[in-house]
Formats: sequence, C-alpha cells, structure tokens
Amino acid sequence: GYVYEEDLLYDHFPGDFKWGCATAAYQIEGAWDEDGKGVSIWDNFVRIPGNIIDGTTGDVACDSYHKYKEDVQLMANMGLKSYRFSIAWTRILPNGIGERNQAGIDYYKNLIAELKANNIEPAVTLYHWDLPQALEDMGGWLNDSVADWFEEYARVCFEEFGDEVKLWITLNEPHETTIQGYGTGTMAPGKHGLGTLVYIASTNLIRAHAYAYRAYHADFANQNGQVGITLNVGWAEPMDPTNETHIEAAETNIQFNLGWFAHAIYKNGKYPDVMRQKIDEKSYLQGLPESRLPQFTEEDSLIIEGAHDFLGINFYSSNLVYPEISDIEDISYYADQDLAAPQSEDWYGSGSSWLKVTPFGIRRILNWAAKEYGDVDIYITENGFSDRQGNIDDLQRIYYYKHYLNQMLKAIVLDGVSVKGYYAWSLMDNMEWAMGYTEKFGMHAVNMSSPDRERTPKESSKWYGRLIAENGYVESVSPCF
Ligand SMILES: O=S(=O)(O)CCCN1CCN(CCO[C@@H]2O[C@H](CO)[C@@H](O)[C@H](O)[C@H]2O)CC1
Repeated sequence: GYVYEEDLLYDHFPGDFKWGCATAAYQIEGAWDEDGKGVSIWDNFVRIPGNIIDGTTGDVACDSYHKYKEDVQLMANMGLKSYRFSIAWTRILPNGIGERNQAGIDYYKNLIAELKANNIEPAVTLYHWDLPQALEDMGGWLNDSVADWFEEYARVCFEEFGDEVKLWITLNEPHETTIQGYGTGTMAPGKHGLGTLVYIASTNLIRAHAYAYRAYHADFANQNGQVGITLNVGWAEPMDPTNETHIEAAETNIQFNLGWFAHAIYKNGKYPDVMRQKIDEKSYLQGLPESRLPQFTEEDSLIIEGAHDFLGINFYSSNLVYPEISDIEDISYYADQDLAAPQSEDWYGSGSSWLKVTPFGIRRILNWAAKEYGDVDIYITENGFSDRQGNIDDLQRIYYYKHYLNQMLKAIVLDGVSVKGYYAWSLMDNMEWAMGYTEKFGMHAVNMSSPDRERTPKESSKWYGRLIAENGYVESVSPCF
C-alpha cells in the first residue's frame, strides 16, 4: 500500500543539483503572430469554440515574448540554477521547414543571453506541442516524413543556439501529444483515433526524437551538450499489492505509459513486449489486416536504440490499478491495456481533475525507471501543483513540493537513483491548454486582466528560493506541513 511517510529526510541534495523551473512557449509567450512567427496548430485549435474551457487563447498569455527580462529577474530572485523553456518551432521556421525567421532566432538568443547574465543555465525543449500548421497540413505526426522535418528544425536550433545551450530535450510528453492530440481530440490538432492514429503518431514521434539525437552526435558533438526526451507518467500502484494479477496490471499500465516511448529508446529499439502482444492479438481478433501497433523498420530500430544522454520525467500523480478485461469491440489505447486505473478517494485533490497528491509515487517511479532502464541520468523536468483560487499564500503548493521533494531525495540518498535536477512546473501561472487560465500552477501569479500582466511572487516562490539557498534543508520551514 501507500502511506504518507512522516519522517522528513530533508538532508542536503547533491552539491551540483540543478534546481529549476519550467515553462512552455505557447503557454507563456503570447505574440502569437509577431515578428514573422508562423501559425501553429495551437493558434488554430484555440479559435474553435468549445475547445478551451474558458474561451481564452494564448494570443497574449503571460506576454513573456515582451517581458522575458522581468521573468529572468523572478528566477534570479529565487536563485534558480536552471530554466527549462521551449522554443516555438514557428518562430524559427514559420512554415516548419525551409526559410528561417531571424527575428524569432534573435528572441531566443536574447532570452538565453539574459539567463546566462544571471548565471541561470538554459534547458531547452525543442517541441512542446506547438506544431507548425503548415506541417499539420501535410499530415503532421501522421506523415512519416515528419521525422526528417523535425531533424531539420533541430539542426537549425543546434546551429543557432548550441554554443550556449547544453541541455536539449527533443520532445515534451509525446504521450500527451498523442493521446489528446490524435486520440481524444482534446488537444491540438484535435484528431480522433484513440486505438489507431495514436500508434502511428507515437511511431513517428520516437523516430523524430532519434533522428534529432543522431544529428546532434554526428554534427554537433563538439558543443559537448546532452540530448534527451521528456516523458510523463503516472505511478501505477496495484489496487491490492498482495494480488499477483493486480501487480501485473500495474506493470502493464507503466509499460503502456512510460514504456510506450521509453522502451525503444532506452532498451531495444522496439515497443514493450506487453504492448506488442496485446495490441497484435486484439487487432487480429478485431479482424484487422494488420496490427494497429506499427513495427519500427530494422534500420530505424538501430537509430532509436540508445538514442539518449539522459531521461526527463514529468511526474505529477498516481493511480490504483487492477485488471479488467475490455470489450473486444472497444478499439482504444485504454482498452488495449485490459485494466482499470482509478484514483483513491483518500488522496488530496488539486485544481486539476487528474492531479491527486501522491508523494510516494515519485520515489517509486524513479526506482522503477532506474531498474528498468539502467543507471541513466534522470531529470525531473516537471513537477507541480494546481489550484483554481490562485492564492498568493499558497500553502497547499508548499506542502506538495515539500513532500514530493522529500520522496525524491529518498530515491537519491537511500535508493541510489541518479537524479541530476528538478524543474518545478511552473515559474508562473500560464495557459493550461484546454483548461485555459482556470488551473494555476505558478509560483508567481499573473494578472491576466491587466495588459501589463503583472507578476506577483506567491509564498511558494520564496519557500523554493530558501530551499535552493540551503540546497535542500530549510531551517525555517516548520515540519508540520
Ligand atoms: O484521463 S485523464 O485525462 O483524467 C488523465 C490525464 C492525465 N494527464 C497527465 C498529464 N497531464 C498533462 C501534464 O502536462 C504537463 O504538465 C503541465 C500541467 O498539466 C502542463 O501545463 C505542461 O505543459 C505539460 O508538460 C494531463 C493529464
């Protein structure tokens, strides 16, 4: 079972631990059509009535495109060591491939220079869901040429920014892109193919990552940077940890979540055995001419296997898992798993329906990943808590961070997992995708009703600053919450 552990280890983190915050281009920048930027699938998705719960858009968002110097000051005030942000593909290549947009390149060069001037290391995500519409018009992640298009874009970024950027994340949460963008249609590009399109998209996303990784190590190795991928996963706890079938279902759930994208890259160039077996079998029983889960070519498998310098994990929450045979008529990624994954009523909630407070999960997923993928360097590239009120006195967020970080520290100190850094999601309240501005994840509030988008530090930003200053041990935080 799971028990909130009272003992706060709270010892010092390893000396060179990378304390950071994370954001994403579409969620904070605004300036959606300024300075030669091309149109992305999100610029279009937000204009379709009903797609965004509060009818808002990222047209202006936090206006970080114009306020980036102020943002960097917020980071410096916290003593941040590193900042994870994403580059908008359409600012660099407005049409996805072909001609470059110098104004867009200059924006990111200025941001990076501002970070370096404040001794903050840039950690750059190449793709955080904002695909150029011009590429979507050619099939987007369903067109197998997308791996080449992405490689071309990655090469431009390595060339333009690689002298200053040493930590590259190719894709952010391809699982989310796939499930919500090509499965349920709840995110851009809003396609519906939960048992079909999702597996075509995932195959091309994995290929795209690997092509970019190989390009870096072939032609930019002299920059001495590292290239990895960021994958999101919820911890899967067996509903009954003494029941073998529950334990097996939990393992299946993690393989369908994290393994879906990690297995080919960090193990053997192929999809996890349980995905191959279940989806092939169900496809046959569903009378399909071939499996809904594509095979990588031999050539691609060799390119994909080992294409990593680290593993980025976005971790938020957990599920309780038990087996449940699905209806063979139900063609979907969820039905393919033959399980149910509810969340406990006992767990504290948040401002997001899917985010329950489960600190034990971060220690377990870190141990699972280290055991499954070997001693690879791991970064927690996102972890955070939402509320709807946007309290400046955000005690719940401090509680969340205190306990998740304590469990992560146990994974490092007691379990020997090599976690190298941690990026809190997020620096500031921003556009939470289809939830608009109703769910707030920031350590800083943003006044969305003012054209100046004033930022206000929340208590959690001060708490995080003390944590960083003490490198983990915070005298002044009472152990009671
Ligand atoms: O079947 S449900 O729909 O109930 C379960 C869905 C679970 N997912 C987990 C990942 N989350 C996105 C995480 O998304 C990440 O975390 C941040 C906060 O959301 C985002 O703002 C970041 O852009 C993103 O990288 C969306 C919901």
